[in-house]
Amino acid sequence: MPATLINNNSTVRLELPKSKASAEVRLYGATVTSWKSNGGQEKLFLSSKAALDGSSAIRGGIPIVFPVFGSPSDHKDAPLEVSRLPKHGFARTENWSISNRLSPVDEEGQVSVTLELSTTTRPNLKAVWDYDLHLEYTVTLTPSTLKCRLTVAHLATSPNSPMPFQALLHNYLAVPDSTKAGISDLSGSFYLDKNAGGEEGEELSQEIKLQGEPCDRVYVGKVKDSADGLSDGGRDITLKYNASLLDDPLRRMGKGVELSRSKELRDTVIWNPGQEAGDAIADLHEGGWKEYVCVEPGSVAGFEKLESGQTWQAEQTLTAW
Ligand SMILES: O=P(O)(O)OC[C@H]1O[C@@H](O)[C@H](O)[C@@H](O)[C@@H]1O
Repeated sequence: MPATLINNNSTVRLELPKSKASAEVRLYGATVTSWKSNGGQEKLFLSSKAALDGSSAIRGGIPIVFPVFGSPSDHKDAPLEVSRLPKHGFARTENWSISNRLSPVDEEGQVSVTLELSTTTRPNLKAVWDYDLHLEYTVTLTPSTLKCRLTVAHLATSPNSPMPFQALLHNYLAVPDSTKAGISDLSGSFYLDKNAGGEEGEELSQEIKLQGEPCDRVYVGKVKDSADGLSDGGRDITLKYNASLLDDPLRRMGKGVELSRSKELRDTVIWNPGQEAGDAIADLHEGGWKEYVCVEPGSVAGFEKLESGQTWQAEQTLTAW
């Protein structure tokens, strides 16, 4: 059976035995904690100190950030109700349920699982977020891709409308050495530098190289290449490993990962804490900061507003190469 429950029923494992591709999705936070592509290479970073017992958000994999990105106080334009939310919202720290029957590989050679989370049955969530909300998250595995689709349904019964929200897929992409990885192509995009108090900048380089420096930037999905100087972003992004590392047999990870997304995920956060801040993160193992780059597509510049009775859907596809 290519979709099974493991780890005491806390995790759904998707498997394509012929291609050795697999993925693991924890019900806690609907966090994907492992994705092995064609040939069995692990493409996601997971800290060896990550809490996997449901006591805090998982340090690694793909946590879901919803309904607020960062701390509510980060946003000058945040609606009042957002102020009651924890950092990065509640989706990553709630137990989700499986909403479909676990199924075999379909005719297209892919296998998937859908998880769901509703505020209507959770008084703890309604206390901080007084909207009738139903989230669905579908993770689909093919031999060389992982697709993640988030659906936000603001139910017609909701006591308040519209519902403001932000959403982001917090990909911790594994790299042989973050100081030598390159991220392309965000050139022409404007960014807000969180490490410089939100200072604005424009990306001039075709390939961003972190080179060991801390990076915490929100690339706003507006680029300067349209007739009026601005247009929607959401371009495909490639994370390339450094070619000189590829021959190391212990680090045979492929050449990189390509990320494409639906237009709803128009912004991109690039985050790596660097050594000093990395070593200060309690649930990150020593030197862990060098093993990943977070490339996070989302809608985090401003707030979406969803009327009751309406649905919002966004998707990313990660492709291994
Ligand atoms: O430690 P957390 O809550 O998982 O957040 C990790 C990082 O997540 C990134 O998305 C933010 O831009 C960073 O500012 C933040 O430090």
